[in-house]
Amino acid sequence: MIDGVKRTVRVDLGERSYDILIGRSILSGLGEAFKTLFPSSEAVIITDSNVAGLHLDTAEASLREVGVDPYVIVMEPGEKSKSYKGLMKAADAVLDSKLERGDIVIALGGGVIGDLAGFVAGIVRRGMRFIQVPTTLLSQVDSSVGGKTGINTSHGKNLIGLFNQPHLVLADTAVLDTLTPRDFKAGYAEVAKYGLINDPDFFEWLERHWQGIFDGGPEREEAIARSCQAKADVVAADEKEADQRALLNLGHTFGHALEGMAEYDAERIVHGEGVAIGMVLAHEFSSRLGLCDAAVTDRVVAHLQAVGLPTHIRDIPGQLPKVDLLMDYIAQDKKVSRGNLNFILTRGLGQSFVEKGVEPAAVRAFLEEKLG
Ligand SMILES: NC(=O)c1ccc[n+]([C@@H]2O[C@H](COP(=O)([O-])OP(=O)(O)OC[C@H]3O[C@@H](n4cnc5c(N)ncnc54)[C@H](O)[C@@H]3O)[C@@H](O)[C@H]2O)c1
Ligand SMILES: O=C(O)C(=O)C[C@@H](O)[C@H](O)[C@H](O)COP(=O)(O)O
Ligand SMILES: [Zn+2]
Repeated sequence: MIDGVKRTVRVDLGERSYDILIGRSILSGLGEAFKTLFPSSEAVIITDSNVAGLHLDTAEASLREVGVDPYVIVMEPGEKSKSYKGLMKAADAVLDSKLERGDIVIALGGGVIGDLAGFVAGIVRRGMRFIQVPTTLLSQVDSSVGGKTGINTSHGKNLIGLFNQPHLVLADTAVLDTLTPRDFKAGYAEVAKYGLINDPDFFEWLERHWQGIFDGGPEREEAIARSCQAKADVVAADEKEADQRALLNLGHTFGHALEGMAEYDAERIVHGEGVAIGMVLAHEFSSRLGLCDAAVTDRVVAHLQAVGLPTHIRDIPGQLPKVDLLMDYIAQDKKVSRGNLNFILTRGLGQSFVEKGVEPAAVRAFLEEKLG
């Protein structure tokens, strides 16, 4: 459809199917893609101030070339925008724009903007269509795909939201060159996650090729496309997390609790870092239950540390969290069923599975041992 697209991954969801377009410098093709899909619609772009300073001009210019003059909403960067307050600001601004239900919301940014804008699109005028234009590694390999949208509350991550699929994902891998090293690494945790879920060959490939991904070589597109394909397969099979989609939550029960206890303060932890530490904890917990060889955890830790990710709760700056507080967040996990946890555990490298009915007491004992 547009110049420079190297890979297309289809998310197969019947009438809600859509394409993920991946390629270097394809942001300038946004207008063409937009006009093809929505020939007579207007657009509102939701972005954050960091992304606006770097990539908004390209997106706007591309839309103007096809005769679309987008209304632009700029949010504060960071997790604090994924909140009731951020939702009010963004939703009111969409209404201020006077755009109609048939018009299109464009999420231009990382996972925070994608989750927020996707939610706003789902509820304003009872539902507008939206496009994801992910600009972080994390959002290109994970958050822009699959339709989970929403905001955080003081009770925990993503507790208010909707499943709402986008109509297109346009992932320009060149925009990742402007990410801070920390944000790039955080996104890489979700890439490694796909290997650890069910693809040991991919994990091994990452151990050999991660530097090329960071350097922007052809490995970057390959890793993004493989990650998107892995997620698309899971989502197509279980869109609303009735069962196996929960695998995509590997490391997140612990990771979300760590983000919550830090009150989403990016000085202490960002989502991908929570996932990295959480995946290590999930492996250690699996070993403690006699399911997984400790050597597997050592290999996971070695790789995450090689790329510069934190792997231990003690790596989070500030005071060590209290187990009670972590358990309060864990109790709010959306996978909880009748008070017990559905936990993603593993039997080995890339052998994760959904364990139903894990007793919170077992998790508490494990965390007390870790933090004691
Ligand atoms: N919906 C899902 O399936 C899903 C999946 C994974 C994560 N998430 C959510 O995604 C969020 C994390 O996403 P994230 O890591 O992208 O965080 P983010 O959106 O906060 O982006 C990280 C930082 O990078 C900046 N940034 C974005 N693009 C940039 C670019 N090209 N150049 C320079 N700076 C840029 C942002 O302004 C921000 O400061 C969390 O809220 C998490 O819960 C959702
Ligand atoms: O898409 C999914 O499903 C995931 O679990 C992907 C995760 O990486 C992502 O962080 C997601 O937002 C977590 O979902 P939640 O249901 O635990 O809030
Ligand atoms: Zn995640």
